[in-house]
Amino acid sequence: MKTSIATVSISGDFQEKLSSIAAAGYDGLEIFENDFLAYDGGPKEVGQMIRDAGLEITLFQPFRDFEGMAEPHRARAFDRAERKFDVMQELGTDLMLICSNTSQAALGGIDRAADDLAELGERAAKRGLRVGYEALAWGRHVNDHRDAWEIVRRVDHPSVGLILDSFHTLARKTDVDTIRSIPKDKIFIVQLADAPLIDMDLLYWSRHFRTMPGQGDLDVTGFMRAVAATGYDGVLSLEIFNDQFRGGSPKSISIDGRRSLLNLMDAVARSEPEIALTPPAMPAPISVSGIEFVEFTADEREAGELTGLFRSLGFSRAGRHVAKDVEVWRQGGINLVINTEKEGFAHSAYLMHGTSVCDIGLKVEDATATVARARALLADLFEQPTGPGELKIPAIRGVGGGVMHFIDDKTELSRVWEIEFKPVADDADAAGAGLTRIDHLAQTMNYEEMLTWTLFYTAIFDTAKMPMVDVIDPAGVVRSQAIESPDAALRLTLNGAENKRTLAGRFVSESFGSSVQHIAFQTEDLLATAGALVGNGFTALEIPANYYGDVEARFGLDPAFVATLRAHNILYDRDEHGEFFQLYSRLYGDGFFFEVVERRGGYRGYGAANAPFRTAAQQRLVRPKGMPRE
Ligand SMILES: O=C(O)c1ccc(O)c(O)c1
Ligand SMILES: [Mg+2]
Repeated sequence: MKTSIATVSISGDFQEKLSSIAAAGYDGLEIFENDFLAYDGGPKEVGQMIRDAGLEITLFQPFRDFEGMAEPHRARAFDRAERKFDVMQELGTDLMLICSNTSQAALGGIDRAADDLAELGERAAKRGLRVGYEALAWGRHVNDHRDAWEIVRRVDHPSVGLILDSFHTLARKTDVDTIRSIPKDKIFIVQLADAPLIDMDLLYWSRHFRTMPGQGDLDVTGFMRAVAATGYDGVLSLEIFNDQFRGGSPKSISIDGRRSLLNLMDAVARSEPEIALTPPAMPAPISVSGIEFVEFTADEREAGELTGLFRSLGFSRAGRHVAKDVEVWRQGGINLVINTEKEGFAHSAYLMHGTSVCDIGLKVEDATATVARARALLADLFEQPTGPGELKIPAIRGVGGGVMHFIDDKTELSRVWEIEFKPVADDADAAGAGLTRIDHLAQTMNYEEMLTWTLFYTAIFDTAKMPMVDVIDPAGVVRSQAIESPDAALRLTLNGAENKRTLAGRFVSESFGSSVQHIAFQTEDLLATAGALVGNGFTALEIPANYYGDVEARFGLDPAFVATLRAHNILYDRDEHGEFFQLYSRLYGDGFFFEVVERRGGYRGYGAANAPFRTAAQQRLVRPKGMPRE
């Protein structure tokens, strides 16, 4: 399986694009002509640079407004093409993309277009070159791959083929199964892109909002299954026009792209087994059965504050590590680990980010297989020397530099708490507050990094994205993307901050990087839990009276019931499945907090309707009344 990416997909100058594409392990790149024109090196030099980087030039593109022109435009178009053929020969590449004509001057007619392409094919063949014809979704006369294919079929020339681009086909909702009957040898290259579903002009959507496959909402897998069913075994090339990527990190966007192709082809090979393309073998998407632990790094003083907060939430100290300054605090099925070691990964995370979550432990069926899939999808392995009495727990690096460990029931990993920790007697029989499990982890990052995280989680684990929601913070918008496993055993919310003044943005900037900003615990009875928390000295985030007036009116709730919610600062929501109750802690450190939720009757969401009021209440804590904004 050969992978490629268009230079337009990556930020930076030509050299930066080239080195990040090579480092991410692609076989080749498409030269997007403007990237070449903007570079101050001749075509021979550029061709050599690309080959020296170990890459091939899979395509030279785009050549515009070619077919269906009346004279004198027609002759001009051929002259232009010959000039580009010269450049291609110097670059050392043989395939040019002709995108369907968008000019008002273009004349329609399948045979007219076929005649033009036949003549171009003849001219290309004389130089050992080939041309591929692509239907742009907004082409003047040709805007559907079926018409482009009909033209190429009529041309019937070995140097003229079809170029398929998932965006153009899927954006117009063209039936992808029409691809299955195209002879594979007539498909010269396949371009892949996804996009979020937004109702807008096709050209604008395509030029600004494309994403890597799997990061958007289009059925790129269905498209690619149809392509694979033809027996196509040529190059798969990403062509991503995206405003964010143009300003993003060349390295991480390049890796995201390769990860998306590997993940896409893994899914295609599983659902369409009779294919000629052979993606690397890897275990199937990993199903997660729960969050086994969340680990905090802290120094001793802050650890004391943090465990005070744990205690007020009804947690008790359940064990101390046999060899390290590490404790586990437990309630129900929740394990919170606190690490105050003076060396190792947790300590470097502390030096970098301060008190923060540095490690997440997931319960999976097979920890070794989990790491194997993650590695196949370009995640970095995490290893550090194991001390006496410690298990070697399989682990990887997450996107933000944090670590993820994997625990399974297959090996003695399932006994990690017994093996690595000695029980602590001091408060083993504390009553607790009814917290049963982790409902979700909320990770906060800069908005530009969000798609990287989304792809990371959805590619490795058997999870799906929920619709994105905007959370209005008094200082800006925070975009929130939930990712869930099919049975909701794993729920993550990714929160992308667009500026530094939002609660989320300040957290990212003050903790020097993205991390878990809040942990939501579940209880079966939030009113009972709230009562127990008060007894433990827990202080809930204060919610204004105005909110309760609205909730009462909006849902038609009983005033006495609303008064009880208000007395405990409990927020309320409802969906078609059931009801949702939420309570928040005050802020800790750089803006970290806890949430306690009760899902009644199968409520599916996260209380998005309440998020602006919760955020405003939290902002009041950090920005006392009358204080000017920074
Ligand atoms: O937006 C464009 O013009 C454009 C150009 C070349 C392509 O391959 C494409 O898919 C879009
Ligand atoms: Mg294209």
